[in-house]
Amino acid sequence: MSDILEKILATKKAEVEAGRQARPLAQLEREARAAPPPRGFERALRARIAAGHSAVIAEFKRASPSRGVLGASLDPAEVARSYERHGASCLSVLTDSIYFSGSPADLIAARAACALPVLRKDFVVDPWQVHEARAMGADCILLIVGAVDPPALRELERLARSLGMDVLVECHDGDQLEVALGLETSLIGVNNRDLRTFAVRLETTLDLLPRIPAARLLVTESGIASPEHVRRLSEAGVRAYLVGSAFVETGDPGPALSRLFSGPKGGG
Ligand SMILES: O=P(O)(O)OC[C@@H](O)[C@@H](O)c1c[nH]c2ccccc12
Repeated sequence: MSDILEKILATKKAEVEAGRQARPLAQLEREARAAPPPRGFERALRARIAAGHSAVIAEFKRASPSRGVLGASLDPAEVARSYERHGASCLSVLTDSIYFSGSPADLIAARAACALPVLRKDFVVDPWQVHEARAMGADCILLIVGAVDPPALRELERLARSLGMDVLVECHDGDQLEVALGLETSLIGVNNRDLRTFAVRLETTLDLLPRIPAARLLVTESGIASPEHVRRLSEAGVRAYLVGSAFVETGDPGPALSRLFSGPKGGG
């Protein structure tokens, strides 16, 4: 297969093998023990929603394979503080370097600059990366159903939770949603972007929403770019949003967050 997800996963597996040589598991475990304790990621989202607002996971993203360069020179600490001031509940930081121009250093800098819980946004395919996530201070990891088989997903989830992190499990269609619901985590991400074609459809979220039990929290991901998008999703009952491009491409991400979520159910 030659789609972009397959390509990213092949690169990622090679990267993990190299990482394992440079930083063996025992070393990562020591680093993880010395890392700052996890901040409750799900707790922050639920608290904001309980207060009657939408909860926004604001993403630090320099570039992407689908959109090219979005904000190469952005400073992660400044952006993190600005997102926090403008009402974000949590941060998401891309740590993949080859396809997204991100890095663990971006996550570390962003997290140190604010009090928000931080999602490590990467393609996690191996337990080594879960330890690595905690070692860099991550409070939550992303697991992508389309990237790993269900037994491996369960193993990665258990490990993340044993290290005190939350898990956002990402799906893109009904079959993947069934797999996601088979995990323990209540954070169900629905990616509106097809990682194989880059096509974005907000209907992905609207179609899957009725199939998500009330105890789970749907996080709509990708392609949310206008107050009209937020209004449509909010009217359908969506309360949690993961947004990157629409914020960073303005060059001033925090105020862009305020503008996107300024309605009655706004993030602030
Ligand atoms: O920049 P957008 O369209 O607002 O999307 C943010 C986020 O959903 C997107 O970055 C994303 C969702 N799932 C991913 C998996 C890997 C890398 C990136 C992603």
